[in-house]
Amino acid sequence: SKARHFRWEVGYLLWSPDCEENVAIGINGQFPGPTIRAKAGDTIAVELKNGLHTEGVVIHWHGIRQFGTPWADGTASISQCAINPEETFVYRFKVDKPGTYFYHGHYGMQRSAGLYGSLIVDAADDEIEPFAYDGEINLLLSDWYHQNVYAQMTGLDSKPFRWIGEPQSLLINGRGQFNCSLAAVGGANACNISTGQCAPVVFRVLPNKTYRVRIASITSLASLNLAIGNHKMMLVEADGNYVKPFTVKDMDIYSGESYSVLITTDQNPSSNYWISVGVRGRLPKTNPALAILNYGPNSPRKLPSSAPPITPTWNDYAHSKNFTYKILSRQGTVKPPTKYDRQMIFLNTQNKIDGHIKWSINNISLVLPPTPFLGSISYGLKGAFNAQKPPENFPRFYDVMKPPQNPNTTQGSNVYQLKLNSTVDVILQNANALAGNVSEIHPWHLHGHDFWVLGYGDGRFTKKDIAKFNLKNPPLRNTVVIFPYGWTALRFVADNPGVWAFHCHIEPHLHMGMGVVFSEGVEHVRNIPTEALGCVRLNFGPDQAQRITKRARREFGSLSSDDAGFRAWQITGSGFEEVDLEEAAMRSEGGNGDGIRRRRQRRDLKAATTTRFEGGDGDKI
Ligand SMILES: O=C1O[C@H]([C@@H](O)CO)C(O)=C1O
Repeated sequence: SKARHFRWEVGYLLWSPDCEENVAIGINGQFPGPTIRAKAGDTIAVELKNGLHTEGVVIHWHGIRQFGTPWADGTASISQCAINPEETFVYRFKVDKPGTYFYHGHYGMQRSAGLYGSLIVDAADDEIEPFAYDGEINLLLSDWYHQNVYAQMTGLDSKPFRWIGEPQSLLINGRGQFNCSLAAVGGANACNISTGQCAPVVFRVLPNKTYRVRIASITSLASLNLAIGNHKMMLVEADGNYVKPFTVKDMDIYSGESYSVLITTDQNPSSNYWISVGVRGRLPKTNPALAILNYGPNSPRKLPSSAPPITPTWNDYAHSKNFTYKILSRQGTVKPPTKYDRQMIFLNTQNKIDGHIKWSINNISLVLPPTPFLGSISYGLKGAFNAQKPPENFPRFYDVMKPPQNPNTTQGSNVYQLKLNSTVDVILQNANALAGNVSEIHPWHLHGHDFWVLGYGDGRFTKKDIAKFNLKNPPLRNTVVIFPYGWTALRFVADNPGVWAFHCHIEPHLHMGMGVVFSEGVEHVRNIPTEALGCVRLNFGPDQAQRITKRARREFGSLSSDDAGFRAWQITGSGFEEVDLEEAAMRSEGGNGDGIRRRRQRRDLKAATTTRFEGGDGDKI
């Protein structure tokens, strides 16, 4: 295994993903960001510089479980503080499992602004994949809005609520064509490709070969369906786990999911073929995205002889369920424990706070605290988030088939604390939204784990459904969908010390509070890099610190040197978080004999006041 090192700078770009110029967030001047390709067992180190002028940034490595490195999960306010402009943070983590992954921003709605890219992990040299192929095609699917994400967030927060609406374009590998069709040649709806940034994507293949097509969806909102003209697809991988192979003509992909399919180029070799991606689950107002499967030696410009495949009707949920229910694990996949230690039922509702529209889980709409959970839980910092235990069920009288009788909800940053190594079942229960006869699709994504999908059902989940759980070959995934008015049951083992987000992967829904936070075994997390603990950055050396301490003594009188030191931080104007951390550490010292850990923490804190570090080099990992 290798260490793979990357130097990235995140920045704003003027870019034309769908032939219309807008501002996008890119990496090293590129949109989408560079593809990371590694082998299972490798260590990835991304030295990430924030080149956004006035806002923080983080990057989440979607599908990577971050065993032993929970601070590298890249979730603002959960695993770390957002990286300040001009600062650098090093994400160093191991990719332990081959599969199709991706990375994306996880702060505000930066993902929707274009901060994303592919992360592909090949099997290790001594690993054999359970299928063979001659070549690879990589499809990173996304949707694109012309309105910038600041306007989108403002609308979502406003009263009256302003919904972001449907995307203007769908993108394949960051390229689409707004309001036109590549398939319409010369006619009224033909595309006028103004820049290479929106040029059609062409995949060159040779006849009579097998290709692995990797497909990942990073959409802000859209649920997608993909089909390749004349070609059947054999599903072999989902979210970095092998599945029991089956063949389809078209497939759904929800935001946060990834798949691999095998195709054989056994069609008429004198033609090229369309790859078509359309919207499902919401009344589509967006043209399908098209790419060309170019059979060599045909010209890539030769238009396919048959029309692009047509996306199934948006609300044909029977078709979607038929596909989703077929996804089962491949033989040899690790099986779930047969019993759960704890079962939680999460009711998903759309509701209101003071007239603002929110999404809630058991009537709590998630708001993230300023101090990241990983640091505040690790240091026993009181008051950093809502300490109350969040609810694990919802009232019997709640009718999931109707709009909420009382739409008022509450806000919170409560944490579900899980016993380390316990088996946790979560039943995601969908319900009717605020408007009558509306229930929407929500793809839920779990950080830090894969989970087994034990079953799905329509209507309200009941105890009787437990008996029907699939314990034989449930698929292992990190993202799973709940269908309108339905429920989805999943099981995971809380075996990864850290603090992990679990949320709807629809970007505006997460912004509106649709998520929860799990913590497990945080007391076992060692060596959290200081810059991930609190939101303070020190960039002065020990002698400078001493000078400031002296000044503090003058101004605050006779303080102990410790106190003076911490007041000194206040003088520099950047120390408030750390003041709280230190106080919390002192308070928790108490007399209960559990002092060693706290002394270590205090030592770490002290080290942070005196040693020089500028935004952190991550070497402490
Ligand atoms: O969160 C959402 O808000 C709108 C609608 O429900 C209210 O305008 C919509 O379609 C969502 O998915």
